[in-house]
Amino acid sequence: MRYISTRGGIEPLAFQDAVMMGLARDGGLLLPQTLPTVGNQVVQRWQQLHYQALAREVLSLFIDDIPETDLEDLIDRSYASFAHPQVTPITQQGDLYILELFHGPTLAFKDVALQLLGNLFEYVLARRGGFMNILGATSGDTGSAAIAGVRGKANINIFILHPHGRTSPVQALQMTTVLDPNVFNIAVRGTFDDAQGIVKAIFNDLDFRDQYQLGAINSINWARVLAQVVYYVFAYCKLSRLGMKSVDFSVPTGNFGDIFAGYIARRLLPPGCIHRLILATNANDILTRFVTSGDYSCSQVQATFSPSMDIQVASNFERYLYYFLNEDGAAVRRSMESFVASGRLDLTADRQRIGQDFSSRSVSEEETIATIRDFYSEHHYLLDPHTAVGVKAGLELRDPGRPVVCLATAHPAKFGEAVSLAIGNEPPLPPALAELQKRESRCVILDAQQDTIKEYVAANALH
Ligand SMILES: N[C@@H](CCOP(=O)(O)O)C(=O)O
Repeated sequence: MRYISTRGGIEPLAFQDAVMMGLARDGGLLLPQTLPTVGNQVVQRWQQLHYQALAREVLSLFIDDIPETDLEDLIDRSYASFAHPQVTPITQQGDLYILELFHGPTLAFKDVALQLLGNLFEYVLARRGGFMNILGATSGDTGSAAIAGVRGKANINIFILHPHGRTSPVQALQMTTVLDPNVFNIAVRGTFDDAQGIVKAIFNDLDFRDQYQLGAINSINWARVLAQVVYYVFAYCKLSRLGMKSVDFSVPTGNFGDIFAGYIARRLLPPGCIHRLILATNANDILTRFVTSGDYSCSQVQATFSPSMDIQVASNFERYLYYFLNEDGAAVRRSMESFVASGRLDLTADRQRIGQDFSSRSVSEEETIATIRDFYSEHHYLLDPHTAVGVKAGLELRDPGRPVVCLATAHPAKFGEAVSLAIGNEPPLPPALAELQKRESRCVILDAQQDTIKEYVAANALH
């Protein structure tokens, strides 16, 4: 399997090179040269597998430069830190299925991919030698999961930018209380979009990138998306084993990485297994406007109860656009350049095609809080605000008779304020979070300026 860029400007790469490259050197995103597919017999076999065994099968379809036993070891070590034996268990609440993705060390779905990515970086560096300085941006959950994946690892430093004061207090503490000498937290005076824009601009300075051997932990890194494909397949296999042959998934969406993993899973499985992906947004509804009208136009980032989704410019949208534009790298490049120049892409003429892959709804702040409250009183099951956005959209957009799996992307205790507004008290803190307030924390606050961030990275980087 070789990897190519959405913008068509690089020679095909092996998987390990793709992981180390992160963002393609032509400014695009990496994708497999061809997408594998499986038939019903394979699905029947997969129905019998536990999570790690299924991960081995799915990942092997996309990775051919890591020996089988090494891959098995990487997977087993990555999921040993999860608190649930099934890694991503699925529960039924009323007539909805909830795919719990928050049993990893930082209690969000990001752990599923970032535990594996941290181990992959270590694996490749151990064989090739050298060092890596990771540079990433977070609106809340990616940061702590990435830090948990590489803290204390040899030959790796990690620099994480988060928008100052715009994550939940628990999310900020999960990052800033990690005091390992290889961890650097930077709160930028700006939004997540500012932080992500700076990270991408720095990656596109190829001299700086090469000098400091920059590595990417955001979902611009293909390995992030790939690891997340597994839980869609896992959930589908579990439900199809119970006789449900066609399901929808409802996905709280910000940077488009998680739902894009669902899109890859949908193309991997036989047609119809994943019927449709329900793309759920908060008030930052650029992606909902794209799905419902073909209008992909940027507006101001709004702060909401679901801060991890407070994003306008969604990184992985470009990967979908690549398939949407019939795998034409030059057309993707033109479209992305035009988007950067004007803040808008007009795909209104193609609305119906988009609707074959996705349906979408934007969920207001009031609806988010009401959904947490109603779900709790009906099922005694507590949703975090991001999951509530997905549940609300799932309930509104589902087809009669077709099961909907809602992705539970984070533990409610990470978002005490929203939960307390909904049910009158904050959820009990799991042990991993209970001690955070008392710990020492470390973070610098910097302006959202590319040069300022570069100076800070250069001063603290491995070289
Ligand atoms: N929602 C994310 C934003 C970064 O997205 P990623 O999937 O590209 O890492 C977060 O919680 O940080």
